[in-house]
Amino acid sequence: MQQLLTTEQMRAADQHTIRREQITENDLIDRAAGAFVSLFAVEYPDRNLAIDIYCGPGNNGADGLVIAGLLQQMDYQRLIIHLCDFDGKAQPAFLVKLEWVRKKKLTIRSLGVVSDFEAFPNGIIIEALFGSGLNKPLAREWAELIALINQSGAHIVSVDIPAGLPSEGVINPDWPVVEAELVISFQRPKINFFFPESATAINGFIIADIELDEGFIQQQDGVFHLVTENDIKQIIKPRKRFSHKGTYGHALVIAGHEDTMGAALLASSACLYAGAGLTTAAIPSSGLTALNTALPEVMYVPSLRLSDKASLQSYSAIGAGPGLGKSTETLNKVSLLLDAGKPLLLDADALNCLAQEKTLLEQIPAGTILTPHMKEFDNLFGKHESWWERIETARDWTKRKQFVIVLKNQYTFTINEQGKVFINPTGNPAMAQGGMGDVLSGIILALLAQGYHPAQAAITGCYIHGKSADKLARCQATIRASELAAGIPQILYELTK
Ligand SMILES: NC(=O)C1=CN([C@@H]2O[C@H](COP(=O)(O)OP(=O)(O)OC[C@H]3O[C@@H](n4cnc5c(N)ncnc54)[C@H](O)[C@@H]3O)[C@@H](O)[C@H]2O)[C@H](O)CC1
Repeated sequence: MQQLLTTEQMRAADQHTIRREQITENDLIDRAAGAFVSLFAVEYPDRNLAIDIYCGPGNNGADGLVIAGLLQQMDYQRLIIHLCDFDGKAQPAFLVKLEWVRKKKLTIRSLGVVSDFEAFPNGIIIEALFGSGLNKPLAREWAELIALINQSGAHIVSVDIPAGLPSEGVINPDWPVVEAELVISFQRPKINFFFPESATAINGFIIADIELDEGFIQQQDGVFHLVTENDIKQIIKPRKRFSHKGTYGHALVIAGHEDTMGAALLASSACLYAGAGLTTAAIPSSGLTALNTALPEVMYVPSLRLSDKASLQSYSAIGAGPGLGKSTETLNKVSLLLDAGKPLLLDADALNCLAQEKTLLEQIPAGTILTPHMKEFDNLFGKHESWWERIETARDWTKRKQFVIVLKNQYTFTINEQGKVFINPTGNPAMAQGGMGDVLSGIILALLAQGYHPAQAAITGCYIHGKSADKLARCQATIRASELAAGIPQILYELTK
């Protein structure tokens, strides 16, 4: 997993690198600017582009000054530096770099008042006003400058982080923030890049390696981790040579209602494709023909037969919720499952029923996986004004009750029993269609049935789900949930070969 760092941890990584390599802060700024321009030149190769570089008073502004000097060395012809310091707070590193850049034949303007703002509409603005050092909401002049930058029509490229966006913590949508087409960020994406409220500020980001000590970074006791393909390859076990259906567990899918049978079929099919040795579906009998036709490999059990703990004992793992309906019957079934003593996944209507009977939340056994989307989460655990607060609540619950929450979103967050947050990097907007959640439940259930640890099943399931969609999105604009499910075996093959 890639550790994501808070601003404080990133500063510690800077200091550690400075000590270890016996360099100065100014050297690190040069290195950061060099890494920035290497990526910038790939994205914007035209040397005749008009480039306005807006520099603030801190190290982010110092980066901007060195970036300007380096772009000049790379033959970018039309560069203008704008110095912005409404509060007279220029920092030492900024002053050192200003002295350096003044020796070059570059146009440098001081932006005394916001009305002096200028930029070429089709040019580029490199925004280096504030980076990770932002420590309070921006005052009026800064807000006005940011509004002008946003309205300029230029392509905005932010250095490290768009000015106004905090690196971590609550993002207030009312705060002024630069709306960057691209952010070139140093060493690691900032934690808030993965929160939906950053969508206004960030259209896309890439990471510039500034060679901070990776060993030190990975040793930090962080909460947020970005999942990588390598992590998943280490979790997934290839199928064994001498194995049979009994080796890979028996999954029970409790899902579907008269008019939402598709949810049950999607969850069951994903469970099959993700490799459960046996899959049984407990669905209303009206769905039996559809089940036998669409998924002949899946067995059927009448829901009524699952009436006590003993009736659940032959299953390795149980998943409940997709399309079940919010009835008393569902609530009773969920109560029974909480006491079944089996690896358990609760989704959709199983969660909606828990939300109606909140006392049951306390009875959720350790190791259970809950897979809510934002609305289901808030129904369960209370309304939240921001995603940051939502994650805090999820961490409190998982630590206290030892369950796992998969909070579904563009970047799905899996929160484990220790309150650690694992951010899934796969997936794309082509997936924004009904049925995707049912498929995700089916994949995670299959992994649970095969004996994976709950948090690992959740993290791996999310990765496979998004990866299958990413593969389809290479040549199609929208994806059906059933197509995504059918693509799972190939993803599993690629991840285990
Ligand atoms: N390891 C790395 O990531 C490296 C990052 N670098 C760059 O350094 C900045 C962070 O620099 P820092 O000086 O700490 O902060 P800023 O430049 O963002 O701003 C500090 C400056 O601004 C004042 N300030 C803060 N908030 C406000 C506010 N709301 N209104 C007005 N003024 C404010 C504060 O008092 C300071 O004076 C990081 O983002 C990277 O770009 C290094 O170059 C290399 C290593």
